[in-house]
Amino acid sequence: MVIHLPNAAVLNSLSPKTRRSLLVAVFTLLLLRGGIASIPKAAFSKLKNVTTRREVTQDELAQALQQVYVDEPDGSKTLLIPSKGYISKVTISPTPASVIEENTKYFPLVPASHKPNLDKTFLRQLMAIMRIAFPSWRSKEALVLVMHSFFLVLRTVLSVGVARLDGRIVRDLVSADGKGFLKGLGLWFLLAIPSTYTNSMIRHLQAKLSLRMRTRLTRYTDDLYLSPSPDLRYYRVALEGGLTDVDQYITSDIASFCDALAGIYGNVLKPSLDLVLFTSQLARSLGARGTVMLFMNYYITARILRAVTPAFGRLAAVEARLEGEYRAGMGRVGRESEEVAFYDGGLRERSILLRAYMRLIKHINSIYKIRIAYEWTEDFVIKYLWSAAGYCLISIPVFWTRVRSIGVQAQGPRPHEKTDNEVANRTEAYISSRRLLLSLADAGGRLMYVYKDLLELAGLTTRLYTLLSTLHNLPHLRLPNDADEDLVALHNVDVGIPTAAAAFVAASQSTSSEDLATIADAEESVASKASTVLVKGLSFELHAGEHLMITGSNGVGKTAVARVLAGLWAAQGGGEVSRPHGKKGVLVVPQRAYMVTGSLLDQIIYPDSYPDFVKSGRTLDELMEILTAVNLAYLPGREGGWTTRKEWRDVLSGGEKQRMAMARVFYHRPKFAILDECTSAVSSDVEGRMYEHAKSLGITLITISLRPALMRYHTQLLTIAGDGTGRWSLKRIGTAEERMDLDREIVSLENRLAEVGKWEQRVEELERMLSVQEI
Ligand SMILES: Nc1ncnc2c1ncn2[C@@H]1O[C@H](COP(=O)(O)OP(=O)(O)OP(=O)(O)O)[C@@H](O)[C@H]1O
Repeated sequence: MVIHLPNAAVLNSLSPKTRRSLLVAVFTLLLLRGGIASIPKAAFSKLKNVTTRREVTQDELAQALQQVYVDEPDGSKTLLIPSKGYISKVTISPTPASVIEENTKYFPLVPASHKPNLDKTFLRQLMAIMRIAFPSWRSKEALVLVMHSFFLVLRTVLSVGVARLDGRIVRDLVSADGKGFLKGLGLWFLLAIPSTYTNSMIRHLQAKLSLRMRTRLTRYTDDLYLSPSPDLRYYRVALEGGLTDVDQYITSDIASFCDALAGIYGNVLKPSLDLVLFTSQLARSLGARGTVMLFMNYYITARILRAVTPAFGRLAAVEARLEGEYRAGMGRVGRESEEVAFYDGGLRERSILLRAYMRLIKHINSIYKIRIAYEWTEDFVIKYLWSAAGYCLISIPVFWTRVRSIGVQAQGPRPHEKTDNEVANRTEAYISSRRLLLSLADAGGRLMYVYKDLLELAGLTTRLYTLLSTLHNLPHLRLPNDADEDLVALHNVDVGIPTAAAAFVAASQSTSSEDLATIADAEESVASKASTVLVKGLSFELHAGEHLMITGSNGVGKTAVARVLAGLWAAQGGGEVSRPHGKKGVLVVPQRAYMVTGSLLDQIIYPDSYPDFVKSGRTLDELMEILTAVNLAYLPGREGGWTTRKEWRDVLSGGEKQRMAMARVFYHRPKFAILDECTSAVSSDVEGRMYEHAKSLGITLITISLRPALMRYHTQLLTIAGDGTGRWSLKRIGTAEERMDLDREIVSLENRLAEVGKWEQRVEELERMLSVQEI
């Protein structure tokens, strides 16, 4: 593209102001052409942390899918993200625990009764969230913000230039100055290029800013939410923090918050700049009287609109909550579709979901209705009242004062223009002022909208703050004592269902932020309220090589004992729990088999990842041996290899999933394995072989089961009474010899039972023979 600049003579004939506008336009155009405009692009490719972008082969893609990430020596991880034939590498460093600890003081709990509004609490909450979303002025977000601000200022400057040029073109038209008119038109096109580019850059940078803040907040929230033992916030947030539908908060509310915040910045800065600049420009032509009237106009408008603005913040928060409930309902049906289908419960589920949807829609509809009145008032005030006021203001210099000079001025009246000069100047003043006033009305309108946007932002801020403050304030769980690696012991432990932490009870009871000093009272009330104790004063010591079976009727607290042993529930009653730590210490296999997203290989090594598997030096042959031990050796062949990725939850049968869970135990080989009814769907011969195999690997078993047939694999029996008293008893299941005798008796009984079919067949034959004789 070739840019023809006006020659020096033409430039000299222009007023200094026109020359300045022209210079801005030309400079911006040069930026566009000269590569400085490519700064954003260069900066963003850096922001993406993309270190490798070359086309890769199918094998490499499959490898990246399997590998997921690479561990870096400094503790960070480089994620491998395959997309459109490329692999992007994104380095992520986990948020250090000290930073989370440090941030806790910025996230005190808010009372449950708090209603979002534009007040001190909103500012405090926003500042706390901004510490995470926008950590410092040296961050990459700051660079995006600076560029965004630059383009916002540039757009305002260009708007003033456009208004003046508009006036000048009409002046030249009225005074029939053809040469001036053509020159004006040329400048008009020149200004159009940076103006339009500026607009698209503003939109682009706003979206970018929102995305960057979203990434920061999502990463931080994920680190906080998916915290490893002993915090386990993802597990405890509902029961102890009272917060449900966390997925809605993390996936949707964070995005809405960032969009709203990035939008507000542009919506506040641009109209505020416009307002200041346009007002100062207009004040020059309106004089003192006009300027005072202009400010009175602003004041009255703000008062009217404030009076008619509904509580948009609270409405937005309720909308997000209802969205979350509806989404959770949908997710539940998707997750449990088979169970629903067996009961043919589609209609019932539909009515439940429809109810949730109708509640949401009713709420959104009511917001729309409220908005009609608000937007009607706003439009009336901003468009019509302001325009009428504008006409009156413009008339001031025309009717009552001498003609003032605004807009693009020529050096002086030219001889042939003398007669038309006054009319032309007045037209120019009118057109420039009118355009400025229209822009002013637009800026004012946007600022008024900002009030509504701010209220909505307050609602979203409260939602996000509630999530972050709940996660930050979950009290630390006390880890069980790290015992000698061959011992699991409980000393005088009460096993009870956890209750909400004292801080949350205080927040739910108090009515204002200051009132939160009642935490001490809440602690007392929590302590005085007897929590449901399922098992009282439980004590036992289990050394490696002994095997414990826990039994008792349904709901007595057998799994609860496993939760305490695993560190999911705190030991109550001042008792002590000791156990070896880590996956190699105690591994729990829960009642419902869990299948992770990923390949067949990932199912066996869970919770380890593929890089952990590679690092451990274990081989696929070993995995095959493990699958053989659980009678699943056919799986890699049937499913198309180790790297096949499927929805394993649906693909594997109930029994196969339970056997896969046992394969995990054999892979990790912990010192102790707690098996919570995890072989209930496995045939008894395979179950027996799996138990024997576990023992041969040196794994000590703690089995929770109601089936006496499993007793033969254990040396101790813990029975929970289940009469509401929390009583329990611990017995030895005979000596090794006694157990051998029992085993032998069981085997002989089973053999005899196996012959029952044959005997029944013989009875049938005999009966048939008898009936033949009767005829
Ligand atoms: N998150 C929870 N919130 C409230 N109550 C709970 C929670 N988890 C368990 N309980 C209650 O604790 C009691 C013991 O539960 P647990 O799962 O330990 O029973 P169980 O003995 O393992 O039963 P089953 O043999 O049926 O598996 C039950 O009455 C259950 O309702």
